Amino acid sequence: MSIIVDKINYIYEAGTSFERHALKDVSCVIEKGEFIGLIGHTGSGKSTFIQHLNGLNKATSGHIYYDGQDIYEKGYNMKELRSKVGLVFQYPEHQLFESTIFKDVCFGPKNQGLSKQECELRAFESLKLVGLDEKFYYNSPFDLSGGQKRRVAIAGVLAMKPEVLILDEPTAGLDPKGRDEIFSVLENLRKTGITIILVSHSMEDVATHVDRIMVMNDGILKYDDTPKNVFRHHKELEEIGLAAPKVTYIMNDLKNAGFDVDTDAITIEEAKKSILEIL
Ligand SMILES: Nc1ncnc2c1ncn2[C@@H]1O[C@H](COP(=O)(O)OP(=O)(O)OP(=O)(O)O)[C@@H](O)[C@H]1O
Repeated sequence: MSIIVDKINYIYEAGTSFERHALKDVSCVIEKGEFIGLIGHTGSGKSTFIQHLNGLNKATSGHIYYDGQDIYEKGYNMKELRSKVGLVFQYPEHQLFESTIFKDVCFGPKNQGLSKQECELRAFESLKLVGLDEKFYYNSPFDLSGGQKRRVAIAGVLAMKPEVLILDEPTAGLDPKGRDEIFSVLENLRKTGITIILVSHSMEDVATHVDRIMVMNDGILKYDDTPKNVFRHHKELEEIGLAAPKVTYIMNDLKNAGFDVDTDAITIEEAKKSILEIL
């Protein structure tokens, strides 16, 4: 699996007084198994960008290649692309509607025309992947906690066996327990080799999990690098209303105060190790 995004632009309401240039010459390459955090403040273009990756939006100009094939070429199978690139929308629990959790997770594969047996097998596999206890499978999804509902919604997308899983703000509105549940699911999923793109407002949330951070600002892909390399730009990030993890600031303050600490530390563990080394 690979996705090549080549200089895409997207303009909402082109030619009207509401025209909005939401993506500006965005280019990147996404490879199998990557765990990417897509960060930016409200209105920076994150949702618009991810909706291009599974063909929900068509770029005004530029190209996207999935496994080397131009998805805008005449005759390209968009339906298949949508099953390969699974999208978990914001507040996905609003789309749970079946009477039981199990039926809800079966809905996607059923829609793909798979046999009842295959749908049920996939539902079991994906509910297992998101770590939901079997005792809940035949309960109503509405009896679950916020974190559990989100996990069911993620299982619903996983049941379609996507190669890429995109999650738009999957922890929004959850309490810390629910947030930890989601990150532990994502950590388990990454071991399966699936490519994960996590959209978030919060550097703190993604910093310790992802391998790569893409920062969007006003429709431009401003940074696309490892978390450490991105956080080296913490001053520029602040200028666009974002912040590096708190640890980055603490380590920089210590450095400025004359201590020889690792200013690239982005987890509490790395910071502790670096501080202990100088004591
Ligand atoms: N349907 C639409 N019609 C017109 N403009 C839109 C539409 N959807 C988004 N926009 C505009 O395009 C820009 C990018 O929006 P987008 O939703 O992609 O940003 P975002 O980073 O996902 O924001 P959020 O974090 O709030 O979801 C914004 O200026 C937004 O107002």
